[in-house]
Amino acid sequence: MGNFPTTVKHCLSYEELIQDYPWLARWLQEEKRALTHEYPEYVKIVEVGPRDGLQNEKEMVPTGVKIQLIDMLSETGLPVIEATSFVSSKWVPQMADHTEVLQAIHRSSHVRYPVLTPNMHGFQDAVAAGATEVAVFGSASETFSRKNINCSIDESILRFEEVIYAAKQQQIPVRGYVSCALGCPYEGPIDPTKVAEVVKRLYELGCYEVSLGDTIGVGTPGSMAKMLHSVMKEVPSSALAVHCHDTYGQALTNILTALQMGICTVDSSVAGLGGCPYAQGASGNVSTEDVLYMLHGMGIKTGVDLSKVIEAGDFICKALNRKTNSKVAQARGDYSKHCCMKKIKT
Ligand SMILES: CC(C)(COP(=O)([O-])OP(=O)([O-])OC[C@H]1O[C@@H](n2cnc3c(N)ncnc32)[C@H](O)[C@@H]1OP(=O)([O-])[O-])[C@@H](O)C(=O)NCCC(=O)NCCSC(=O)C[C@@](C)(O)CC(=O)[O-]
Repeated sequence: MGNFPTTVKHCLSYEELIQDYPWLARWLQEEKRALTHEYPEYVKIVEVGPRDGLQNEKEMVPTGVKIQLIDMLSETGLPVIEATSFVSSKWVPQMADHTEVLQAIHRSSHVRYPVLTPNMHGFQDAVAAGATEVAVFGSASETFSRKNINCSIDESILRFEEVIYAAKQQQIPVRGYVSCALGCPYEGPIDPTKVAEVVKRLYELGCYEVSLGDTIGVGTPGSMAKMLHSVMKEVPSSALAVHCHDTYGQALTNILTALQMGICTVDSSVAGLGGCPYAQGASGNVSTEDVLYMLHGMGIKTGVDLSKVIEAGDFICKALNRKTNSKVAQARGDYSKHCCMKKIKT
């Protein structure tokens, strides 16, 4: 309560303060959680590998490989798998097969399959292809907004308003993203109040959840905490997610910080695939395998089978002729090789 003048603190009872400042109760709850390091019992994992993970691949990934990857991930217990994006194929050629992918996957009744839709054009195509959940994606950086979706932040909000309105009419849930929440490849550090402002606008328009993107993976626990403090004054933690790229190796520790502050939804990508085509130098997302290993080790439930995610990671890495970025998958691979060697020796 350091920001309250002593006279105010002495004049008002706790109950009166809570009544006059409803956000204060939430803030105090979150502060208490952060100080006592209470972690959530359950964390929802949003798997973004098939979209964020693959969108930056230079060589076209065969549509059948994308479909098989999603089908394998659907068997792991993941509650949400972002399947593809309905963006311009001139901008992101890798996602041009969005309709084929969405129509061919075997949808599990336990899994939701959101797709990215930057505007009405994308939304209409997505609905025609059978999308039942969509995501709009904005930015806290003006320059990144222009580079990524070719419009200013204000213009993007107008486009999203249209999409969200149309989605509401058809009872289609809309997720939101705010990129550059911890830094921009063009503008550098971004003021947390700017992030909070864009998140609030998306939430008020009707996004049920807003994911905070550390697009270029420059955040640290310090900047994550500062940004979340600012955002959580405007939007409840239950409606927020974190989306961390691991460029500087800070993703897991940033996620831990977010969990301590009450965030219960984490985006991640199988095998740590990924990168944004309009954020040079951004490496992959934090790997789903590493997030699961950390959460399960802390006794936090996810409902996801780590071994099956490792299998899906192995499949996509073989298809891309690439080594996994997941430390856990690498360690498991080394461990089983080591065991095989021992078996051969004995
Ligand atoms: C938003 C646009 C389309 C604007 O692109 P634009 O060129 O400004 O669009 P326009 O409205 O001027 O239209 C130009 C042409 O594109 C067509 N068009 C218009 N809309 C669509 C559409 N939806 N799908 C297919 N085609 C479309 C439209 O019909 C027209 O076709 P033409 O008449 O020339 O033949 C473009 O900038 C774009 O597609 N950008 C997407 C960029 C992208 O996908 N970036 C990666 C995802 S964001 C990300 O990775 C970050 C995130 C989410 O993971 C979180 C984080 O890490 O921070």
